[in-house]
Amino acid sequence: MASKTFSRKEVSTHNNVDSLWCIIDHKVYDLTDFVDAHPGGNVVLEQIAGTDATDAFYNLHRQEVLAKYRDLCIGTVEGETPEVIELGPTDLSTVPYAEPLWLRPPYKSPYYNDSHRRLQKVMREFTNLHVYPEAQQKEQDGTYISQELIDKMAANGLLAMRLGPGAHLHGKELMGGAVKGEEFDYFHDMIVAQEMVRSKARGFQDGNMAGMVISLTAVQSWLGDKALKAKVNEEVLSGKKKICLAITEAFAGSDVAGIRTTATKTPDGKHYIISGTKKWITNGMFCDYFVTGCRTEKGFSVILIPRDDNVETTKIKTSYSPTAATSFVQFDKVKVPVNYLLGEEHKGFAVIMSNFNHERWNMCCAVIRSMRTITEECFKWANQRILFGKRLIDQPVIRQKLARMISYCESNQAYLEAITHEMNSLTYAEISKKMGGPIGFLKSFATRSAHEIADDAVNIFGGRGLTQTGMGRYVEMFHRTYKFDAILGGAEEVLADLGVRQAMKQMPKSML
Ligand code: HEM
Repeated sequence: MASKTFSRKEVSTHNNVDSLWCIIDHKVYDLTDFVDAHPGGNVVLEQIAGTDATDAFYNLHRQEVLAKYRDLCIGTVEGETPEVIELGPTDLSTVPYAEPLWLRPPYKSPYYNDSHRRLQKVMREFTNLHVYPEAQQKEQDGTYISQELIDKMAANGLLAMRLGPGAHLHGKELMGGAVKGEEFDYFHDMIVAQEMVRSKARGFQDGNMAGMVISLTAVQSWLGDKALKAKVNEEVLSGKKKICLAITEAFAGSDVAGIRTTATKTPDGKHYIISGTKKWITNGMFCDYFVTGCRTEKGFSVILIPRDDNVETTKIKTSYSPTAATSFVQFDKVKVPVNYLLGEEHKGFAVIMSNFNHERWNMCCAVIRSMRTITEECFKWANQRILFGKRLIDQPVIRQKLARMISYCESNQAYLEAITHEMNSLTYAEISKKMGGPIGFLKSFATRSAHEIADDAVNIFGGRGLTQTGMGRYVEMFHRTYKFDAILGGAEEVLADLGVRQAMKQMPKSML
């Protein structure tokens, strides 16, 4: 920041288009050359020329605008100190309830130890410095994630961490030694997901290797050919190749049993010939491997398909940004060796069902954290927006909305932590068997809560909640995209029903 100081009297003399200064938060800005480039127009700036425009500015802009245009700042008002808190890359938010309880002093939580806290700090920094800027840019231009960011994540073990705890992490120092591979548990996994989602771009959140998160787990658990498994793992976790999950079809979404992609064995039994189509395949546009659900002679099987000339991917336009690389995939007689089969032939449901748990749980981590970001946005806005002569937060109806939003955030996070604790105590096989129902309930409850929060948030922000730039842009983004969490990985009602059906199986046979 410029170190010069000016008196308020001197600033007041720069009050016309030839020399247009103003004060924002005790800092002096020279807007003379900026007036014609100002997205809000020249007139409003001419109206505040030479004055203290702090209230007017914060009524209409995000703090990050000042960070972006910091070169316009020429000094401070003499004898005065800026009051606005500018957060550093590892800092926690100072807004009440903007961070989960375990990060808010003086509260304690039995679930987290020092390694979780170390990881949270480095993940916050990594997201702020590397993920957020790229996410915001890609969300705008719609291009795919850069190889540079993928390489950075690979070098820090971040791609591997996103698959959850397991042998693939053993012997590794993760995020520059913040956590050891052996000690990585589902709470570390949650921290990674919840910090990365702070890049506040739902399309990019999926564009950032979500396909890998939900498909490489299946390769690790179910690919029988050890050499092939090691090769695919190495290629993907080093960022050289990309992989995605290809289950849903135009013919069948959550109803996996209805899929029509076929895999027929060649007469010599050495290959499958795979034909069919897949729809809504996240990351499909840029992927080299597809973990694909197929109908085989006596049932359903999952096969890893490497991209070749018989695999065709085309873009699908969705309500989030094209950076997610959502695709329609066609397999036209693709020939794949039989050792690319995951799990047992005709028993692919076990592969898909066990894999779903981590995917759905991961989505819960993300959407629950995003709900908190939106609540933070609303708290900040309600606190600084002046209407009818008072702050929005001085209206009881707004406080009622905030109370509901905060309660949804806190209850969902507590529910998530309880389930995560159970996952930490169970084996992978036990999680597959016992946690499908509870995770289904959590996801359906979380996305219903997201629905309520999105609705209240837009009402609090008014027109800005419908605008893709400016103060309400995260609210607009969340309201436009929270449904992805309600649909992807199993629709809300299907998951709620799964939870009840699993519970029904445990009901005693006798009348009670
Ligand atoms: C350093 C000084 C300023 C900078 C760098 C700046 C920059 C911007 C930018 C980037 C936008 C686009 C929306 C956004 O991203 O938030 C904007 C919009 C706007 N600005 Fe400024 N601005 C400044 C000062 C002011 C002041 C002092 C006023 C009012 C008196 C003002 C009034 C507006 C208005 C009315 C809009 C349109 C807001 C909307 O659509 O909700 N700006 N400004």
